[in-house]
Amino acid sequence: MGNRKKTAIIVAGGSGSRMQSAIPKQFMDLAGKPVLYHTITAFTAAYPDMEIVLVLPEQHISFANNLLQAFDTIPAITLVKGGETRFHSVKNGLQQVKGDGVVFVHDGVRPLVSPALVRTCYEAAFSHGSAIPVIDMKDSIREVTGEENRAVDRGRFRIVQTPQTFVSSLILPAFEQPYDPLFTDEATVVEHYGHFIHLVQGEESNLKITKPLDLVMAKAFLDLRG
Ligand SMILES: Nc1ccn([C@@H]2O[C@H](COP(=O)(O)OP(=O)(O)OP(=O)(O)O)[C@@H](O)[C@H]2O)c(=O)n1
Ligand SMILES: C[C@](O)(CO)[C@H](O)COP(=O)(O)O
Repeated sequence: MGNRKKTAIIVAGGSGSRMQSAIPKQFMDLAGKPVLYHTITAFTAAYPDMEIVLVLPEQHISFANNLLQAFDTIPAITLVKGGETRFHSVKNGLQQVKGDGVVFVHDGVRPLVSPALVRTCYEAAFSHGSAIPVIDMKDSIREVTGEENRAVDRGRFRIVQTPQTFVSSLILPAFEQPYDPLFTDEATVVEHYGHFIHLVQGEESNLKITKPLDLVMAKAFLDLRG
């Protein structure tokens, strides 16, 4: 597989309102290290030449010092301030991407992503232009419309994860489009720009720390992994 320039944009510019914690969840302790330490380490472990762009809330840029102290060898990280929505945070991060290469956009609060999944996404994006990890649904689902609801076939749906990975020539122009509230991830932006989205198998363990129970589950997973 070719060796293109690789940039991981780790988006951690949110406030974590659903976590209801004193400090944003991306800086909280997970098995003795900040959540973001685990996330960044997965990317540098996947590829030592990975460039890291870390998007942080403007009012919490100072937390970066604590974060960097968690590393034995501090990786080269470019810090960027976050925007009003995830889309705007990603757009700020993309300004650091120069020239051709592969761009990963990953939620800072998905610290359990494996280096193997990062490599799978790189190789698939290299071949197909994009790579979006997805997993099957385990629960039954219903579509609710006002007072009505009906069962739908869960086999037709997938749960979408990150890292959402693209060749730079695809994601950079897509993010020049005006913001639309339906842009909940990068795949929606690139699809709206007119490109097919290539799916790859994600990981059950690649959970997004959104609510307090997610942090408990992430810790249990790391304890099991040892
Ligand atoms: N303006 C924003 C909003 C979100 N994010 C990032 O996007 C990822 C996924 O978002 P989410 O889990 O919703 O995080 P928050 O927006 O922080 O949480 P909440 O919605 O509960 O406030 C997180 O790593 C978050 O920091 C971001 O970089 N910039
Ligand atoms: C990008 C994402 O993690 C894919 O599942 C998700 O869309 C982020 O959603 P959030 O509401 O911003 O947490």
